[in-house]
Amino acid sequence: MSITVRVPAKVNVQLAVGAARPDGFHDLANVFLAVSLYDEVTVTPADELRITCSGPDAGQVPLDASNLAARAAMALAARYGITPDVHVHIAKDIPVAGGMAGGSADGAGALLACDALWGTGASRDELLAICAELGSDVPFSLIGGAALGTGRGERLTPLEVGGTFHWVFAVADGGLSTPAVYGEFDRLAAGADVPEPAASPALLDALRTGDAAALAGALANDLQAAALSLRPSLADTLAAGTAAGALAGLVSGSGPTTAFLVKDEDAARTVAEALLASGTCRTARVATSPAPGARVL
Ligand SMILES: C[C@](O)(CO)[C@H](O)COP(=O)(O)OP(=O)(O)OC[C@H]1O[C@@H](n2ccc(N)nc2=O)[C@H](O)[C@@H]1O
Ligand SMILES: Nc1ncnc2c1ncn2[C@@H]1O[C@H](COP(=O)(O)OP(=O)(O)OP(=O)(O)O)[C@@H](O)[C@H]1O
Repeated sequence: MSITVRVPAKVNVQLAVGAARPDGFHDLANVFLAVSLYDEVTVTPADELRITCSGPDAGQVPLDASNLAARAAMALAARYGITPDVHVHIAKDIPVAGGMAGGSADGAGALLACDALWGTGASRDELLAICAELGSDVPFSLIGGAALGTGRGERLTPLEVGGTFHWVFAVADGGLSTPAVYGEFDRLAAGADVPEPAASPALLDALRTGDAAALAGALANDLQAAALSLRPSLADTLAAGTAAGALAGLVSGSGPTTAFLVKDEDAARTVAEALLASGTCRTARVATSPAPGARVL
């Protein structure tokens, strides 16, 4: 018997970053929006824990115990006194190390799939607590939709979304390390007063009313300058997307994927083609939001 869970990628429509905390993390006001690019995680009973991965970027995914899907299976098993003897297969469609929470998606997916396979009966809150131990982005991958993340991003308040937003994602060659981008944020902020992170009322309003033009005006990512500092060529990608008619563009999370909000499906096709033709990205993906969270298929 196998269980398959489908899990979405995310874009951060607002990422407000506070000063570094004593534990090395940063307090955030992190407005997550799930988008319709998905990984599928399938678990099957096996002799021992084993991870496999398929998809164009599979070669970049670690298949050892550092894989977030492996860590999720081990964490749930430890909690319920089970041996995590499962084969976890990841069908990967979310860009790797792209700032779209691909690894987090697989962690949340494996957790939900193992929970169903083993019939642990864990509550939603228990699953969310395990997610938060696995990584700051993992709880959101479980719930999907839209949410405000506070603390290091793991404390979630679901948000209402009043319409469908259309996106184009420009996937860069090679990834960016999340700790390196936060480190660069600290370096750039050194000596300056970093304000307490807070969600923008205008942005929350734009989400609630489904107003793409208003959302475009409110998009903000405090990690963008750090990502651009580490990868200056992203400025060319951002310029190419906006020149092609996107309402707005920004770096997705810690990057290097860039996200372009567009008016509708037609605009998405036009902007995706222009981004590809510009030669400033490896590939361009079209998606919509909000997307549902991790779901057993
Ligand atoms: C950039 C985002 O993707 C935006 O949603 C997240 O903040 C990153 O979340 P994540 O990849 O799940 O990150 P984690 O695995 O929890 O942490 C990885 C590293 O990122 C940095 N980190 C992460 C979250 C946070 N609030 N402050 C941080 O400084 C820390 O250096 C940490 O060691
Ligand atoms: N299941 C997984 N899929 C992809 N990468 C994984 C996975 N598990 C662990 N990793 C490791 O995590 C690193 C970051 O990959 P991931 O795709 O999660 O990045 P990301 O999308 O930038 O994450 P985030 O947006 O949460 O910061 C990879 O370089 C890889 O070494």
